[in-house]
Amino acid sequence: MHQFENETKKFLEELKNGSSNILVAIRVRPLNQKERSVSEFETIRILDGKMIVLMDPESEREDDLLRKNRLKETNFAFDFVFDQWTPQQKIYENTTEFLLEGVLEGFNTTVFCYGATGSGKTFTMIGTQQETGLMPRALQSLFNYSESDRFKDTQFKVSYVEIYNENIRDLLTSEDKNLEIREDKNNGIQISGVIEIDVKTVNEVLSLLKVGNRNRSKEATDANKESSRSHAILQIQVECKDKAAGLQEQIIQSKFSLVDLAGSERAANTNNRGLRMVEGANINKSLLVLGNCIQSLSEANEKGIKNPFIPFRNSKLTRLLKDSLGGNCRTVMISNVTPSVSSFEETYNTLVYANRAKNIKTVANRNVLVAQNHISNYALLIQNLRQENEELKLLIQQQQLNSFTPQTKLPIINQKTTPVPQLSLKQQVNELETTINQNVSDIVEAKNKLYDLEQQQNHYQQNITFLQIQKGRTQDKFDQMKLLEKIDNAKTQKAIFKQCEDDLKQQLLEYDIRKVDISKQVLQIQDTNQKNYLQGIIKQGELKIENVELQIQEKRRRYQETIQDDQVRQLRTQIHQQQQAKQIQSAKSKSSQQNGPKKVPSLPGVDSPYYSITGGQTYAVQRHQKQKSHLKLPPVLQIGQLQKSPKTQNQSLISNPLKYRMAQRYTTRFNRPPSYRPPSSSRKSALGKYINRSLDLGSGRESVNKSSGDLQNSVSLRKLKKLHQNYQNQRFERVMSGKKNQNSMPYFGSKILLPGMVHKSPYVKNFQNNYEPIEIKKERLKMLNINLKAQYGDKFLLQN
Ligand SMILES: Nc1ncnc2c1ncn2[C@@H]1O[C@H](COP(=O)(O)OP(=O)(O)OP(=O)(O)O)[C@@H](O)[C@H]1O
Repeated sequence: MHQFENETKKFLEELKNGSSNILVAIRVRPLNQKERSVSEFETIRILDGKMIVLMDPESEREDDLLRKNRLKETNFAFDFVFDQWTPQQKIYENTTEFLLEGVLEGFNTTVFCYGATGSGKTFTMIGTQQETGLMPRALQSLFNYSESDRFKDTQFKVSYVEIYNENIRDLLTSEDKNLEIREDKNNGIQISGVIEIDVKTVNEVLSLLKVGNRNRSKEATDANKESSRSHAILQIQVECKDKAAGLQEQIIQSKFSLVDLAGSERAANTNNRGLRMVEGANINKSLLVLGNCIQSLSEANEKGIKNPFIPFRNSKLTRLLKDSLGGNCRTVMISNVTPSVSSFEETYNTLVYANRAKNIKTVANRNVLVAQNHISNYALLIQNLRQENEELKLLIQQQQLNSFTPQTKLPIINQKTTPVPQLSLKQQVNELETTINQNVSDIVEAKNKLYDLEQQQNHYQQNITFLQIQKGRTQDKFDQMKLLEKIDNAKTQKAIFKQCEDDLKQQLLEYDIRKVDISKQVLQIQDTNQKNYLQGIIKQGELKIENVELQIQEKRRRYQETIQDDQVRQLRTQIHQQQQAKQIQSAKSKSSQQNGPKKVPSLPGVDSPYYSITGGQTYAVQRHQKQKSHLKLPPVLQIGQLQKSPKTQNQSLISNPLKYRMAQRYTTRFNRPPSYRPPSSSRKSALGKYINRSLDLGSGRESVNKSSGDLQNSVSLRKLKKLHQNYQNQRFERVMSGKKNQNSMPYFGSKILLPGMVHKSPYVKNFQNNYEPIEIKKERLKMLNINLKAQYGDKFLLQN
């Protein structure tokens, strides 16, 4: 715990210094009345205020292909995880308060809430009358700070806008006008035409917040009674003169943004139709782009890619948040989740996004303008002016002197031979050279990006095809709906990349036009040497572009090859599987056509029970007795054998009890049939060591101490397994091919199903051995016993 606190402190210090990743906090909201009435348990557990454990409520569903490989529990770690009972004040202190001083020191700061609809974003950002959220608390503190001597004369300008259906609307006016975004090198992202109101007191800004919230687009949906249908962005532009900076006066400018996003929602969950659905689609689209930006930024940070392509321009929201995510800004992301079972999917997605956002790094710099008009600089300024004044006076005097000399004396020829035109040619050539090179590198970059975009689209197309196949296979309506949703998402993603591709193609056209312009300008140059030089550079550029195109073609070809290879591999396995299935089918039909008892392969692991014949008496007969090396008992004489053998032979068999044993009545543990295996602790291996487990090879036994890893016999475990497998396969084939086994008796593992009996195992339901009925057999036994009695007395009587 102590270690955690230290780590957190260190992280917050780094964040304050502007060199750290985004702070990501999770807030879990309590279950509401409706959820409490249906939810059996909460899907979230929080450990140490840092770890969150998400439990899949449906991980047990075996029929669900999508969940087949999913873990029951997923763990995530974040900078802070706030539980259901965390008060607003604590959330404010841990996520926002410590950054406010930094805002007045010139650091751009953004706090935004992310999460599914109804997960508590607005509650966190705006709050209620009793429990005010981050926005009013932060504004209050900001004004309190500004009252200190250091930040006196701070000016605040407030703007409050919403992005609704991809349009930016001003919330501080009732006028319904769409605003545009402008990107400025010095001031970063700006909304042109937005109303910025100078505020002097906290009450003023709070009342503006109220006005804005009233104007905000809200509607009731199934998921939330008061669902925000737009992304709301409250921005405070701070300009302050820092008195602590000594003689040089510093003007500090910064932006403090508080963003309440609209909730991501599943059409299936909200039952939205018509306008609500269009809103939902737009909300989801911008959040999807936000997710893509987060993913790209996080990947770029992980892989150390410089100047990565981030699709900020694909939505208004991401354009506005560009600085907050990838630029000069300290950023806090609060992800809101609900622990209800019905929102499991949304909670999972939110946590995955939040987890990715942890990797994003921003570099926040102080935005300080040094004002050079302080009193200490006036002396220098005046001195410079004086010097300039003196120089000017001197110049005027000289001109007055010159005015007495005739103008014609001026060397006209000098004017003509001035190197100005030559210099301008050189400048022109230099300029053209830079433009040509710039254009070439722009084209190369665009071509590479185009290829990347094409790949992304291919990737999503493959995804779509895979999901469509899955959808075709599943019968479950719920699963189908989920798959459909995934397909839609993949299609939207693909469409976004397509849009980017089109934009880039348009830009490429512009580069081509520029190329033609440059060539024209080069042709107009009089100096042949310079012209040739520039034309050489153009040629070089064209070769470079050609080279890149060839590389891309090669990449494309290799990609196609891998796809084709994959397809061929898939086809091959499919054909192989079909052939195998056919073989099995034909073998089965062959064996079912045979007369006599149905042959069933031995089922490893199915421990067939003993079978009761009549009167509760139980028999068991052991097969392949001779081969069981470690059981030194003589083999059991089969009843079938007795019946088939002529009488004399039977007598000789029976007369040698050491060679053959008869099936015995199973009463105590001393006269159990040989199939009985003593407990492993008392069993010895061939090497005389006690063993824990043994591997039954069917023919003889090889024992391996699995738990200690010791090989008890001199055969390796792998070899034993292989032998066992081969043996099983042989048995299976023998049965399938209809070859009769030794006794023509169906067998299950090591036991034989006696005639007339039904197998009890669920694996071989309703299987009946239709051999001679037991009553007839009993009669024969009776007769046999009469004969035996006549010859040997009671000594070798057969029991039934
Ligand atoms: N931490 C919390 N404690 C108590 N109630 C909460 C909490 N979080 C959310 N709620 C309640 O849950 C409901 C939905 O919350 P809220 O409107 O903030 O969700 P939202 O994420 O903003 O949804 P949307 O995206 O649809 O606007 C509200 O009635 C709110 O009061």
